[in-house]
Amino acid sequence: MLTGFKNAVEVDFTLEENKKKIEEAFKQAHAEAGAVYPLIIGGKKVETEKKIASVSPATKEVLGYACSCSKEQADEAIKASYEAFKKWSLTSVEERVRVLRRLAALLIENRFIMDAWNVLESGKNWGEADGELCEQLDFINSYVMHIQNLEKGKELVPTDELTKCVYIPIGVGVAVSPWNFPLSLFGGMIVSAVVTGNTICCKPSSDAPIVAYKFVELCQKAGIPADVVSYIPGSGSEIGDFIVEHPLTRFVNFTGSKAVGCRINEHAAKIADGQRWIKRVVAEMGGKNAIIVDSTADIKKAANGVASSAFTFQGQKCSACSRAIVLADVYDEFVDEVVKCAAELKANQGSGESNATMGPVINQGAYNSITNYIEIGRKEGNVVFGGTYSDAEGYYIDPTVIRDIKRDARIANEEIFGPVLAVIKVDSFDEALDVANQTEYGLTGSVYSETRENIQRAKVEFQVGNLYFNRKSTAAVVLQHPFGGFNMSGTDAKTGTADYLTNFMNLKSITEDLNS
Ligand SMILES: NC(=O)c1ccc[n+]([C@@H]2O[C@H](COP(=O)([O-])OP(=O)(O)OC[C@H]3O[C@@H](n4cnc5c(N)ncnc54)[C@H](O)[C@@H]3O)[C@@H](O)[C@H]2O)c1
Ligand SMILES: N[C@@H](CCC=O)C(=O)O
Repeated sequence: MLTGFKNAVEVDFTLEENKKKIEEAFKQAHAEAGAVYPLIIGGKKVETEKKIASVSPATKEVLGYACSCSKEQADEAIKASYEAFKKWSLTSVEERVRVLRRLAALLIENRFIMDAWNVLESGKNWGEADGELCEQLDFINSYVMHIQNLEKGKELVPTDELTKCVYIPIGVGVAVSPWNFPLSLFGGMIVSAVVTGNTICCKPSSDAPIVAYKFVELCQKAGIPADVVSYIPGSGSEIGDFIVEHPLTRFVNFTGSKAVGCRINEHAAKIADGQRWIKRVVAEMGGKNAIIVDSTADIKKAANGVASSAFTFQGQKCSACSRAIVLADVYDEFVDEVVKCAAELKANQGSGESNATMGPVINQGAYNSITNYIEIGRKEGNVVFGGTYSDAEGYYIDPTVIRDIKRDARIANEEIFGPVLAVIKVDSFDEALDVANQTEYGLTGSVYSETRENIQRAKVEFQVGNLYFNRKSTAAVVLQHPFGGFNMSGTDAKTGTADYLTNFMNLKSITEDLNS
């Protein structure tokens, strides 16, 4: 039963008072520019010589410096979490719920400054940042609700023995998060661990360590004991394998690319000396998401949905559409419409801080990779919009539409993670489904159609974790559209659900013979 749960509501930034509040928050964040954010190891703040510069993708200015965790410090953090687990795992669900409710309240109190840091670090606009904050509130509130149900344990068949089957915490988790949802993906990993009675060492992405630090600070203020959540930013290549392979690590919660997710899965499977369990791995990875547009679709609506899915937040959502698969008889009309939508978005391009609809991509590496894909796409098809870019001030790439892409083209199969749309022509709905399912991924997908039969077929045959009809493929809402992918998109651990929490718990079956 989901009674008592309500999704959080986004701030209305058209209201002058809210606009003023976020502008004030930007001033506050800029006044902190250049600050150093220490590691937090077992509750202790630790400054390091080596630093990670958090750089604004919009302006290339340094926003601040996170300390960079070494292997020795990571070892200390995992050992401290192991000690903290002995106490936190015995804490009542009631107490865990109490501090997490307090955390939700603090997040609301600090919403504008958290939004501002998110905008500055990730390059998203105000609405996208506040939408993410709402998702984080929803994660907290949903996990709090689920744990109170899970606490009751499994319902069993009555016998003359005294029986129960209860969920118990499992140990120290390692959280490895990406930069694109630096609050809700990072924070969701923390909250799911804490609510289930586990402790967690979290390694945020080096591209957005400040939002993560601010969230850990709120966790402490809320009353989560300081040694329950350790904050250990660091380079994946330096400490990634180490924290995954550590014998005291009990589970790894990862979100990021396929390459890193697969590597983590492999390394977590090795049994280290002294390790006493099989590690659990939750890995949510990339996508090459498709939207099918059939001949009966409302083409204007489809073009709007595709453009929004492909270009908002610069195509840097794992759920973003990067393939439009369009039936031949509406292909030209669709391309014309999607180009109009792209032109409107381009006209409103600028920094996240200015609240432009489209902003910069995250860093030089992403810029180089995306623009390289644009050049590949130029050879594989015809660029009908965009294809232009500049990294003179920040990392700006125009929304790019490439038509006449064949199904085996590189840009039809590889994740680009940028504002580039490949438009593929097909002759039948059969072929559309076949092309949609041809990649190794299976995260999100959508179909625009007014034909019942096609909709019904796609419900069965389109193999993705999140399937939508006549709407965009992005913006899943907690407990309305449980989120997670199939195949190389991940382990399909649907965030926000009670099932998700059971990844981080054991079920203990306890039986007492009353006749002895
Ligand atoms: N499925 C989802 O829910 C979801 C959500 C958001 C992003 N993503 C995916 O994330 C990717 C973009 O994010 P990114 O660029 O931050 O991804 P990434 O895989 O490059 O990095 C993710 C995290 O892994 C760390 N890391 C790197 N090497 C490591 C190693 N050997 N061991 C342990 N950790 C290591 C990084 O430092 C970072 O914190 C895209 O592929 C996107 O589709 C997926
Ligand atoms: N859950 C988000 C995507 C998260 C990944 O980047 C969506 O549904 O758009």
